[in-house]
Amino acid sequence: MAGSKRVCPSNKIIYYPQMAPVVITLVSDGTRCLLARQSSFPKGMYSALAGFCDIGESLEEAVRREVAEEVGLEVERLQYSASQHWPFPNSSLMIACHATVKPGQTEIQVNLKELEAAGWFSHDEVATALRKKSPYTQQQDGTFWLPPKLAIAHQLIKEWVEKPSCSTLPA
Ligand SMILES: NC(=O)c1ccc[n+]([C@@H]2O[C@H](COP(=O)([O-])OP(=O)(O)OC[C@H]3O[C@@H](n4cnc5c(N)ncnc54)[C@H](O)[C@@H]3O)[C@@H](O)[C@H]2O)c1
Repeated sequence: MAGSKRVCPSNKIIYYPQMAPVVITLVSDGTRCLLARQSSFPKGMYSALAGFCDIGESLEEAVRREVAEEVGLEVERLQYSASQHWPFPNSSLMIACHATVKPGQTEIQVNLKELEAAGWFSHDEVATALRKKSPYTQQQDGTFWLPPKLAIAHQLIKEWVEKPSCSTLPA
């Protein structure tokens, strides 16, 4: 709803809804993509890397910092994909990007303070996982699966599978 606000009846101060920008990045090494999981995720679910933007940062800086902090990789190129408002629990504006790393610079150092695990997944592995039915309706047996369709993470991963250009971004 455009122009949302609440006015305090006693002192007339206007309160506008708050929103925090979050970058969500799917990193590719040219043939594979990098997916990670936090210990709080449902069993077996892997997703793209996400993190809140810091004050004073551009989106590009936030992407490079988050990727470096979470998996120790240096982003070479990045490209905006799409955005989504994600209301719970923090009222986030999710800004989704594709990113690439330099060929040969693919060794992951998982930051265990932020992630439980991270790894490179092949095109076939990811395409197969996208075709699976939502595990929310099935028993979670711990096999690899992806966020549901409504999440921008799913759309970002699907775009990578469908568009080879997402793995080799222009300079
Ligand atoms: N729609 C999607 O596809 C999708 C995918 C991944 C994450 N998300 C959402 O994006 C958000 C961020 O993801 P994450 O994995 O970094 O989350 P997270 O919940 O793991 O947050 C990490 C930490 O960031 C810090 N932080 C910094 N600024 C904050 C702020 N403004 N509000 C709250 N915490 C803040 C907190 O210390 C928090 O513990 C979460 O709300 C998550 O639900 C949405």
